Amino acid sequence: MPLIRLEQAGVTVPDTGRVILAPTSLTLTEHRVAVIGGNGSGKSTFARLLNGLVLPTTGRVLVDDLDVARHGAAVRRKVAFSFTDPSAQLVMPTCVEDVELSLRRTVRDRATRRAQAVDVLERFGLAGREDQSVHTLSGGQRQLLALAGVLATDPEVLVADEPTTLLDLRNTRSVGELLLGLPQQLVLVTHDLDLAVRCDRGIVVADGAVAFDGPAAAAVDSYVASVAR
Ligand SMILES: Nc1ncnc2c1ncn2[C@@H]1O[C@H](COP(=O)(O)OP(=O)(O)OP(=O)(O)O)[C@@H](O)[C@H]1O
Repeated sequence: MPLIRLEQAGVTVPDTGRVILAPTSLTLTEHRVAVIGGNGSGKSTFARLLNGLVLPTTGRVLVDDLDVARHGAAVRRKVAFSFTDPSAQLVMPTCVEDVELSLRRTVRDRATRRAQAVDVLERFGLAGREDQSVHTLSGGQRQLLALAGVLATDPEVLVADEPTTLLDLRNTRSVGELLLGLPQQLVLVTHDLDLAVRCDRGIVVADGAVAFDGPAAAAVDSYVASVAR
């Protein structure tokens, strides 16, 4: 598991100077880290810092001592990111082609790539859907396919930004179980407090700053209490 470290990493909007995330220092050593907080609090910005999708305007983010601002590609091979809306990630016409696209750099041989993609689909509950159009998948199946594509290359960390927000109860449960059961480190941005509480650590973001950082159950309590005030 790589070591993700924020050293006074913060984000301000260059033109206006508005603070989106105040300078933050922390190290992510736990297997599953939940990031919770209200709408617009800065959770996605925090999550995107972790693999260089957003660069800090102050301080540094390091992954195994690689500065994400200078080694973005190497960092993204270790730290994968999944978006709330799987449409942001699904670009090929069929399920198997979409997973093959993820594997194109790591598996050069076409037949091997196809076989691996078929295996990955099976692991993510999409067996038999190899040639189905991604446009005809249900919302839950689309989210599973997006996660399959992201995890196909076996990254060391998955940062998942609200992966269950668009899903119904059944799919929320199946995607949630899949994510919590991953061997990889998981950084889970979520409004689903039942999922958050099952993580090893909880970070509450409020008004562009870390408001609480500790055991997940205590983080959830702190967030719920802050809403009740
Ligand atoms: N590039 C940017 N320029 C200006 N404002 C931005 C930029 N990126 C984010 N923001 C603002 O910063 C705040 C935090 O955004 P962010 O997406 O991190 O919140 P969030 O906690 O993930 O919210 P949600 O739960 O609604 O997804 C929001 O008010 C957003 O509009």
